[in-house]
Amino acid sequence: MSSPGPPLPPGILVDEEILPVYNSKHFYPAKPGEVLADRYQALVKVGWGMSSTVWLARDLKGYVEEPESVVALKIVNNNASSADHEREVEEHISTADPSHRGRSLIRTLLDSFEVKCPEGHYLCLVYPPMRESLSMYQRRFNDRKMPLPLIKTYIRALLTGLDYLHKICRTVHTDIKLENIMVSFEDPTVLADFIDSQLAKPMAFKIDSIGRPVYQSRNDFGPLKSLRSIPQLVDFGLATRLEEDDDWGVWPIQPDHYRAPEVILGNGWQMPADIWNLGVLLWDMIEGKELFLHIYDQEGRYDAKLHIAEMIALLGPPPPEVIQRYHYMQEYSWPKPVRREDGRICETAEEYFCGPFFDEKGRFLYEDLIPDRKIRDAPSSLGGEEKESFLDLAKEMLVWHPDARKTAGELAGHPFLQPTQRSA
Ligand SMILES: Nc1ncnc2c1ncn2[C@@H]1O[C@H](COP(=O)(O)OP(=O)(O)OP(=O)(O)O)[C@@H](O)[C@H]1O
Repeated sequence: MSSPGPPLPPGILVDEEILPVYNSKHFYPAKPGEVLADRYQALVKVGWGMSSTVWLARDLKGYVEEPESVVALKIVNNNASSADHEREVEEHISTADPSHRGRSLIRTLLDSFEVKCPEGHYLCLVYPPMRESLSMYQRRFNDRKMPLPLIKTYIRALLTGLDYLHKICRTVHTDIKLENIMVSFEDPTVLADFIDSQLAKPMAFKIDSIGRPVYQSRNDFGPLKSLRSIPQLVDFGLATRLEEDDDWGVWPIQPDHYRAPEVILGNGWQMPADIWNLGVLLWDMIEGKELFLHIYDQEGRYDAKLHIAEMIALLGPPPPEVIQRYHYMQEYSWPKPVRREDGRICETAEEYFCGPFFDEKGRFLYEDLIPDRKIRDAPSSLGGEEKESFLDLAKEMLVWHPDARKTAGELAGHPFLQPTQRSA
């Protein structure tokens, strides 16, 4: 390994140090050059999250006979409770039916092991290295707009992956967002060149107040050489397995913006919640902006009644069966209470999302909050037949009643997503 990079002044916050709740001891103090599990040599830190740092590492096994192989190591914090769950779900996904077309569109682990240091045990999840998240990838295009044929290919791929996840693995992702879709390297030279350049110019780092080194991550793999990257759905830390048809999730899931109505109303959710989620994400992918515009109050807090009001504006009111189920479930208490971000402990969806939302006659209680918006006006970058076909797809995903949403497998065959035939 080359010599260490420039030390940073202790006063500067580096990467994970900016987290609102941060404890240095929870993060493993990895260093470039260090060999973990007698097999993986850490090279460059490429990312960090609430509960991990991610490093590119050289896989030393078979190094002598085979070309160099590089992996991504997610070194999970010693206090992260979801890591074992993430590993279990991903092991299930890897093995459920490896011959299914959708299997390769879901990123799962290659290996896992534990490292120890005086502060505790840290689980390491080993993955194939990926170029970047879809949110970073989009920024490589003007106005964050990827070419439409490419977006269609990506949506079709994600639906094929979801078809596998839902039908074969009986698993709901529950957290589909641009950051949880990663794209592969379009060409192996991109990764090889990156590693060479990083080794020539080592990462800056600091030693924090407890003596732990904190390295500054680098994850810009440079301009695209081609559009041959493939998307994969990642991060199964919050995924839920629902083995039987009558297994339901009841607790709050999904990022605010992508939350399905049955989650807010406490009606119980299954795989169709992911379909709603992806339906909302179509706007981020095609328009480069979000579908729902008015879901936060003046203090910037998520407000579920504003969210439902906007759903009503875009889709019309919910059908009677959805409201009946809402009334039926209104008093249902969760098996375990759930803590909201503001610290309040809640026992029902109604408490968590600050209902009620509908009266006994099924009327929405906040009609004055319904904005003047229609779904037809929302996709501003498409016109003519393309727009009609897109809206037709979106309307098969953004449906109030989860049972009336099409499945991922059905949606993958939608005409909007098919490659356009060029006449000879
Ligand atoms: N396989 C990979 N190849 C390259 N980079 C990766 C890979 N996996 C993750 N990363 C990078 O590391 C970052 C953190 O990873 P990840 O989101 O899995 O961590 P996390 O601790 O679960 O984050 P959070 O809990 O905040 O969502 C990602 O944003 C990405 O930039």
